[in-house]
Amino acid sequence: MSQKRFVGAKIVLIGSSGVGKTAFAVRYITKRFIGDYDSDKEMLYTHKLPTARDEITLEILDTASQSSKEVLEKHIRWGDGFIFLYSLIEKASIGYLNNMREVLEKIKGKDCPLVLVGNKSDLLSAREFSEEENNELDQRFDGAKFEISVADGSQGVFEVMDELMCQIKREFIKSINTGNVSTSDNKPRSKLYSMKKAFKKRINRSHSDTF
Ligand SMILES: Nc1nc2c(ncn2[C@@H]2O[C@H](COP(=O)(O)OP(=O)(O)OP(=O)(O)O)[C@@H](O)[C@H]2O)c(=O)[nH]1
Repeated sequence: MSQKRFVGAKIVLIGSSGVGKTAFAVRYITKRFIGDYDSDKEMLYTHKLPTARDEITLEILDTASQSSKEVLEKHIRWGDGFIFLYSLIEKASIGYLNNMREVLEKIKGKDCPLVLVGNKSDLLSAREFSEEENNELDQRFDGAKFEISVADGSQGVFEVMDELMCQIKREFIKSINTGNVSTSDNKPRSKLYSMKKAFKKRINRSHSDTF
């Protein structure tokens, strides 16, 4: 029997310009907050995460909000899990995510690993969301939701990533049970597995030839 192992995940950061996507990725990987980054540039980061047995590889895609719909859809198809980032001090940034949520659901379905993150909580005095609006947001995004400050420290960023990784692993286990593995399962199949598969195909073909 071929052994299926969780070897990594592809994570996509989505949000409008200036919400802190690059700051989030850089904080997670380096534990640092640098402050100013090249604006609206798409970047792919690779990060090795040690586990009890060995390590897993995370690929983190920092998308550019100016990308075309086709490019963003391609990124969504590529990803295993998604971080939807908005700024707590910019209402318009949640509107962008409402649109992206629809696209995500259309492509990946309702149960896709997703965490909603409100960033820049250190600027609370400039907060744009009322309590009522926050409740509305809770109802619209009924999954995991965090409010963090990437600038203030690494803790929030790690909590978000832990939550997302749990969801991705849950999906991976589900897909193993249903025989539909896709989550970065790039391990080569065993020879025996390939032979079994080819053999099965042959039987099916000769079976359909008969009728
Ligand atoms: N005060 C504060 N500023 C932050 C925080 N996170 C990011 N910023 C700042 O917000 C600005 C935009 O951050 P980026 O990480 O470049 O945002 P982005 O979403 O990657 O933006 P684009 O590349 O234009 O898509 C930068 O000046 C960051 O220093 C935060 O938690 N608090």
